[in-house]
Amino acid sequence: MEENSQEELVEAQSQIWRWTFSHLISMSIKCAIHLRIPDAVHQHGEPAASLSQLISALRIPPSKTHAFRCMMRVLSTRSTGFFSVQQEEEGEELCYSLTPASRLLLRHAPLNQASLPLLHFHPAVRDYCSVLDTWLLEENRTAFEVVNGASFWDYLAGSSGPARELKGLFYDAMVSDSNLVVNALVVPTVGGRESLLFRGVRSFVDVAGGTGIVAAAVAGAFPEMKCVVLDLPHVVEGLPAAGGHPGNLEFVGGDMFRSVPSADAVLLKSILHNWDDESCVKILKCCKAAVSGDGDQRVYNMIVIDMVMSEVGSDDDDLSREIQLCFDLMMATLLNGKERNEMEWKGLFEEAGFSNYKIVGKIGPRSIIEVYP
Ligand SMILES: C[S@@+](CC[C@H](N)C(=O)[O-])C[C@H]1O[C@@H](n2cnc3c(N)ncnc32)[C@H](O)[C@@H]1O
Ligand SMILES: COc1cc(-c2oc3cc(O)cc(O)c3c(=O)c2O)cc(OC)c1OC
Repeated sequence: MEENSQEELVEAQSQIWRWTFSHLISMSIKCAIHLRIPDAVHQHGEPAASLSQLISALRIPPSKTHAFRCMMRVLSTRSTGFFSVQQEEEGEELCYSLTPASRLLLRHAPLNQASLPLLHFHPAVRDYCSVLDTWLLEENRTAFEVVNGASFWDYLAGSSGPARELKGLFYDAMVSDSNLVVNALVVPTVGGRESLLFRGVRSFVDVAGGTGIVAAAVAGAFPEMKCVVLDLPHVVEGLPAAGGHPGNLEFVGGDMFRSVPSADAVLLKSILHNWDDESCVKILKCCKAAVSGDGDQRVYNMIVIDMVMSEVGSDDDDLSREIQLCFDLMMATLLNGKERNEMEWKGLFEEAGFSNYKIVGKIGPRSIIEVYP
């Protein structure tokens, strides 16, 4: 066995500690969201909120002030980065201010991103992580099914209190993500909105488009375009009547494994990573039938927004790759889905009968892929 130096051994021990305690960091984020610590920092933080201001605003009892201070410190390191910490003079109180990450957790932030962490702290999602060892040794079921007795999608369709709560958090998380992505898809220009992806497109279907955030933005930007959101009946039920949607947007309840309404362009955003290869090919074949036109000379296409896994040693930074790997593990354990590298995407498109594809852009760790019938 290879002998390690004392220094290497100590470093290895620290590495084990770091990842053992990482759940305490996640749980501190949950606590910060629930207690609205970012809002308290925001309200008292001109330019920064002192620890005692926060303690009094949040009504932390005296017996917990040390623990609160520890938590604020953990959330303010260079690697967690939820708050930045300053000390005017030595011996003076520490003061905290918001960072871009905690600004996204402010209650009324237009692009609030609190719902994804809250979704993953919900017992039905949180608990599946603790059975990975037994789950890995058995066939077929997802870890989510082992703990909750139903697939993720069937569970979300349920009517129990926890299922309704999880459904709310899941679709809120999808809305918060879509609100961020919309800005990258439909670019504001002087006097209007524009998008190369939608140039010449007369009709558009967002396949499994959830509550319609992306389709509503596209419909609003292009009033002449007929836009449709296809999703499961229980998801789109009541949405058209909810109001506030552009008149050129329609919601259709259906099953993307059976058929997709015909259109010039269809979008699959954060869909294919939920499914195994066989299921993806079925969905893609329905999308191909939808964008195959009627033999005219128009340009039809499908847009896929999902991760293209970077290869080891690629230019992608470590954080991007780590996020991709975590999503891959999450998809494998929660849904039997996966993130894919470029060769895997190419294989799927070919098997579904598409003629070509092009990766046309990136949004954080995800890519925008145009796929041609
Ligand atoms: C990860 S979410 C993505 C939603 C949306 N595209 C977005 O990015 O916000 C996956 C979506 O697939 C929908 N879905 C699952 N099974 C479906 C099916 N058989 N037919 C249509 N939609 C389905 C879910 O209801 C959910 O809205
Ligand atoms: C909210 O921001 C993102 C969400 C997802 C995302 O998250 C999920 C969480 C689940 O518990 C189950 C799921 O099926 C999913 C998704 O399918 C899914 O796409 C993904 C994102 O980027 C890849 C998000 O943006 C950061």
